[in-house]
Amino acid sequence: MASLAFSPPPPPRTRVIRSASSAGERQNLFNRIAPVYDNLNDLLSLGQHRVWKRMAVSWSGAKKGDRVLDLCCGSGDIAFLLSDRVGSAGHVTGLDFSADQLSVASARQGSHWNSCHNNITWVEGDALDLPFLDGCFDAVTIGYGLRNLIDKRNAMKEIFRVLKPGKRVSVLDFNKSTNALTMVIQEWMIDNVVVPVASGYRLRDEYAYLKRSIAEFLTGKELEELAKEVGFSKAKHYEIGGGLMGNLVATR
Ligand SMILES: C/C(=C\Cc1cc(O)c2ccccc2c1O)CCC[C@H](C)CCC[C@H](C)CCCC(C)C
Ligand SMILES: C[S@@+](CC[C@H](N)C(=O)[O-])C[C@H]1O[C@@H](n2cnc3c(N)ncnc32)[C@H](O)[C@@H]1O
Repeated sequence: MASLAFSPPPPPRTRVIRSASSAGERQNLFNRIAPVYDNLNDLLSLGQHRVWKRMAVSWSGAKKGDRVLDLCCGSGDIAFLLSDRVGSAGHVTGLDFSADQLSVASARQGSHWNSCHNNITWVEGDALDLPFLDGCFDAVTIGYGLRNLIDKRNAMKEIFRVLKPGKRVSVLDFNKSTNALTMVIQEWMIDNVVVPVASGYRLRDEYAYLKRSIAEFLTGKELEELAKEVGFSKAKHYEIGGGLMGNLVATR
């Protein structure tokens, strides 16, 4: 007589794909890449990211004595540029939700010897729920941050809330181009340069996420529309870095 014993089928073979689709997964991703983030940015952009960050700071309109906010500050590049710009009479707040990125920023602050980088405070917090009063900043910057936020509209509303009337936000990020050639070049660089280089650091999935995040991002026109919808009086998006990058400048 045939045995009635039932053996369940083996579980399907699964591959863990770190999709980074939730805020917690993204937080883990940025913690993982923190030790190599600065070096990889220099290597992958051939140092150009420093030029784009200077442009973003210049567009923010920050000046001596201002109180300014660098959102999604990561390891602090933009906050350090703002610090030089606002001087010792001003103050910079750098906010990020990755403790490991903030540790790198804080260590770099300690190692800067020739300027007033002691006018920076690092805050571990969520860009979607800012721990600041209404209208308390003279300028806000956010570099390579907005694209990584789950709720971009809410982020723009929060930025609008904490800015003083008449002041600006400068949003630097990858450009989601509508130009077919630029799109091809951007995707080619990520597939054939960025991801292979990052794979050498065992960060393949972390950098492969970049391509998807750009596809899910907003075009320059859409960013301008979003800024106007949440209340900004003026909004203009500039393509930079040969169209690979973009910078939205919006005035409250
Ligand atoms: C600035 C760069 C990356 C920032 C960055 C942003 C993110 O959201 C991430 C998310 C997850 C992991 C990592 C990151 C992350 O590193 C580097 C950008 C490199 C560009 C892809 C390529 C730059 C091309 C050229 C060498 C520049 C040529 C410019 C010329 C003026 C045409
Ligand atoms: C690509 S890095 C950019 C870092 C830095 N601004 C720069 O330009 O080099 C994106 C940063 O956004 C931070 N971030 C992402 N989502 C966030 C959120 N909801 N709140 C605060 N920080 C966030 C990440 O931890 C990460 O440090």
